[in-house]
Amino acid sequence: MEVRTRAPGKIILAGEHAVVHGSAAVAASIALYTSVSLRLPSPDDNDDTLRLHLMDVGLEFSWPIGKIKEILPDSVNNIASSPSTCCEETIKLILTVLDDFKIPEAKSGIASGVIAFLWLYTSILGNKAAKVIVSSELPLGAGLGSSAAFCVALSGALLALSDSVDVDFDQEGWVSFGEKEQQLVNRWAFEGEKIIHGKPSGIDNTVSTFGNLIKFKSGALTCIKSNMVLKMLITNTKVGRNTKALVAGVSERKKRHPDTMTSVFTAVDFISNEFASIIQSTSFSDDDVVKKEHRIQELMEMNQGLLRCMGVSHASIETVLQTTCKYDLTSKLTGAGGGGCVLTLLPALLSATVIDKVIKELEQCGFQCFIAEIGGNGVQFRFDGGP
Ligand SMILES: Nc1ncnc2c1ncn2[C@@H]1O[C@H](COP(=O)(O)OP(=O)(O)OP(=O)(O)O)[C@@H](O)[C@H]1O
Ligand SMILES: C[C@@](O)(CCO)CC(=O)[O-]
Ligand SMILES: [Mg+2]
Repeated sequence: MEVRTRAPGKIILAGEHAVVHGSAAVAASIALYTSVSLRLPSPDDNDDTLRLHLMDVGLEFSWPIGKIKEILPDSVNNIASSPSTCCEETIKLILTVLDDFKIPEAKSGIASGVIAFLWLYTSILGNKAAKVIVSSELPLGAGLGSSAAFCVALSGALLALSDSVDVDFDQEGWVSFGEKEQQLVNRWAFEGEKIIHGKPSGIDNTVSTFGNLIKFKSGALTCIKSNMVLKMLITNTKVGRNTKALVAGVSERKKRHPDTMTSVFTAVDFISNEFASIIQSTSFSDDDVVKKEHRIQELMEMNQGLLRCMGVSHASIETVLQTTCKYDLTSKLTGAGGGGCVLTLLPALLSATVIDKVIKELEQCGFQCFIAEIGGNGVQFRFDGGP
């Protein structure tokens, strides 16, 4: 039996980091996916090995299922319909089965993803042999939600083969889960994100699960429908960074400057709410659209300034800002910052010639640019073995 799933990456339009501290944030899925193939051997395969192939980083792992059972026994407490958190002691235990693989230092961040995989796998499906292949269109560690898409696609595949969700094995093509199943996928993915992010807000896995555009605040999701075209240039500075460390750094700064940082988070909350309100409002003329774009640009500029106050900008991000500013365009970092990706709003009336010039100048800085469609589907599955 084999199931395939795919889950989208995301951009955060407003509110990253502040959302961890209770402010609202606005995020959209993007049409770049992480895909998982999960195949359970048939009884006559006589296979007792769990295999994980991470194609994007060129790493393969395999464990005799008995070895996994020793550290993660089939506990009656871990049932697929009740997501549970992997505690620090269990993480240390799981690390012992990673030691044999000597993950290269340059890829050490992958360990948290493998720990998340083993936790989700054994908690949802128990100790069964299987072959799991993960591949992604998303740059890892770049602020586009690769960890969330990884956790959502994994949780979706595992639940699709578990007894906890009803799925139609005969449907052709990519199929979305029902809402109840989406909720369960999202809750398990959040448990995976906790292992990778440390103290995630849940916005990344939520927008990857449900897709489209969402406003998110303190765990509460509001699906929003944009009434304006939001065309964003995404610039990857290619400066690697670690979301867990950046999120922890903002929390440390809040401990040192509690009142100031609280006011920063409150300002971001207002920005996110106004951003959501503007994109949902109706436009009656081109002039209306231009005015809304100007207000969105001002909100992006203010949000970027507040992200600097949180200490998560970076020289490479500032270079993107200065470059796009020369063309009267507004940019802000997206995701955890510290490098990674930057969004630039491309106004509806902006000429293709100017867009080409901006991209050329950014690529001359060594950055990678792309324009991704925003607001697509959330996690989907298929059993038909199609492309
Ligand atoms: N395709 C993948 N294969 C294996 N591990 C992955 C994959 N995608 C993400 N990961 C895991 O997620 C980690 C990157 O997550 P991180 O949160 O630091 O960056 P991000 O999710 O891309 O950015 P942001 O959280 O700011 O949106 C990787 O180090 C790895 O552990
Ligand atoms: C930086 C952050 O706000 C978004 C990361 O994409 C962290 C989180 O919300 O989990
Ligand atoms: Mg992440």
